[in-house]
Amino acid sequence: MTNAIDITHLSRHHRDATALDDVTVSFEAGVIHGLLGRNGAGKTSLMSIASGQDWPSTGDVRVFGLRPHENEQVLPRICFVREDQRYIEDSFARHAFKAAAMAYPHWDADLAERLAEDFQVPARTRIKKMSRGQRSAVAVILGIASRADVTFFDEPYMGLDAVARQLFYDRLLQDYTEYPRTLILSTHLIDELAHLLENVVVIDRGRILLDEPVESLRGRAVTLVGPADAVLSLAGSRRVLHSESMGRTLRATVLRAPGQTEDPFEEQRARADGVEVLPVSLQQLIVHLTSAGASSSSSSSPSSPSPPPPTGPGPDAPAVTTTGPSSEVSS
Ligand SMILES: Nc1ncnc2c1ncn2[C@@H]1O[C@H](COP(=O)(O)OP(=O)(O)OP(=O)(O)O)[C@@H](O)[C@H]1O
Repeated sequence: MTNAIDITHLSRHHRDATALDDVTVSFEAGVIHGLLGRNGAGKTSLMSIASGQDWPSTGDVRVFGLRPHENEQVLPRICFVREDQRYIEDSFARHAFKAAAMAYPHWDADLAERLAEDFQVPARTRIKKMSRGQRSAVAVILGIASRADVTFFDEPYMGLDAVARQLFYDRLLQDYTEYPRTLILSTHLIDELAHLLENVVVIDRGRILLDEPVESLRGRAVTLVGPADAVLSLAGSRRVLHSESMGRTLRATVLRAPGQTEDPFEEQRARADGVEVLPVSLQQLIVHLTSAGASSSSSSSPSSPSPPPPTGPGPDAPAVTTTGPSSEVSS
């Protein structure tokens, strides 16, 4: 396993905020990573520093073993596109593409042209006069056609409509399959992107909350729905990330600790106890994990997720929501 990026004890302090707080994380080369987290979590700060566009307050960043800042050996291998991408004043898309051709050694001009047609980027409109979606299209084309060894997409696709976003996901995956490289994407539309991601790094208030292959993470989480006692018994020693009770029914999203073995008879036991075992989408999981992080004191263990008492309110009673523990970092 080769890492494209190694970040060690990285902090970034501003006068009024700590954007990154002692972050140590690596991004494996040749993998599509999702960098996920709530607003203000530190995603842009991390990408800006790893791409050499901002300086850390303390700590170290290496891209292919080299410090990226003002480093001509490594900067041409890094592309960082963001929603508020800056362009040369009064430029057209073709000027942005020409500049990219000079900056990125693997730039594919034909691909950029084809993508511009696919995304219907207007050739005769200055970028600053384009609609938000058209500007987003220019940014994602730069990100794909640069074919940089490490490409950061800091939500440039947020301006795209649903059809154009789908086109972006398809074209990116197609090109990545042909030209494997390291992609790091941040997004709040997690379920839309989930099928692309191989690894997720979750950042919360400047700290790494989780770093794990998507498949492993998905395999650790389930939602159990059924009679409260049976759900709690089935949850066993797993962490309850989130639970809601509706009358006597408890719905609990639970997470096995990394390395904790799966119960091969869970489905059978659940069926016998009248409990449904449902998959958890990546988005639900990240929402539960990061909203758990937001509630400082409410920590639920499987034995205390506020289930209704056996003589609890009727089926029309409002849902009770509890949130689980605050951090989950796996190796
Ligand atoms: N130049 C700056 N000056 C002061 N504070 C900053 C600066 N840049 C970032 N911050 C603060 O650092 C924290 C992390 O910001 P960052 O932009 O990295 O978050 P993010 O995860 O990208 O958020 P979003 O999803 O909303 O884009 C925020 O509290 C932000 O206000």
